[in-house]
Amino acid sequence: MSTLKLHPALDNGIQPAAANFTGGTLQCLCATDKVEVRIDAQTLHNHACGCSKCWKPQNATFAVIAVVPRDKVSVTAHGEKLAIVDETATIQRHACKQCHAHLFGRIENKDHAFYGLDFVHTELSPQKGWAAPGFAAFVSSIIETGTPPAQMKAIRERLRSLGLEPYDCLSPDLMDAMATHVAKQKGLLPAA
Ligand SMILES: N[C@@H](CCC(=O)N[C@@H](CSCO)C(=O)NCC(=O)O)C(=O)O
Ligand SMILES: [Zn+2]
Ligand SMILES: [Zn+2]
Repeated sequence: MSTLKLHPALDNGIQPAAANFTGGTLQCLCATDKVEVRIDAQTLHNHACGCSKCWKPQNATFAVIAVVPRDKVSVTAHGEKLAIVDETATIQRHACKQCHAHLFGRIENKDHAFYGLDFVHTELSPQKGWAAPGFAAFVSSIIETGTPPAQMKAIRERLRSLGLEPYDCLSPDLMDAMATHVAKQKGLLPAA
């Protein structure tokens, strides 16, 4: 077993999704008065993310983050504790002001390829059966938060050994989807 610590949901063995899983709740890390968010769907595109903006549990190198249609996301308790981390970011991350966990990230730009999808961390859920991470994004970005560049080879190898292909942006499928969206906006591809 590698001693490299990436994220508990990766280091402790990736849990498979449950068939016919239809969602659950997310809870912030506060001991009392937890912010609670209900998600009425299975998540999509779950991935490890090495970027500096995604929320990570303490001592984790990567975040684990997935998307879900925004109309399936609702704040069900203590929404008064939520605040947007950075109003200017593409993804507006709604975090608990007390424990700093991110409950959901929302894209408000209607022209963005991923408008309509919210970003969520299903490790904040007591339920089991959420979609498993399938790739690792923004891997080189972990250097920006202090990972020594000399560790990158071992980290990429570790990710591959877990079945998570490492990419330095999003996966090819998602990058293609974003580029296709831009080409449609420019009229270079049919809109429908
Ligand atoms: N090197 C930068 C990269 C930040 C970045 O572009 N992050 C991506 C992925 S987040 C989930 O996969 C992104 O889309 N960000 C938009 C946003 O955060 O609003 C860094 O590490 O900061
Ligand atoms: Zn909290
Ligand atoms: Zn990220």
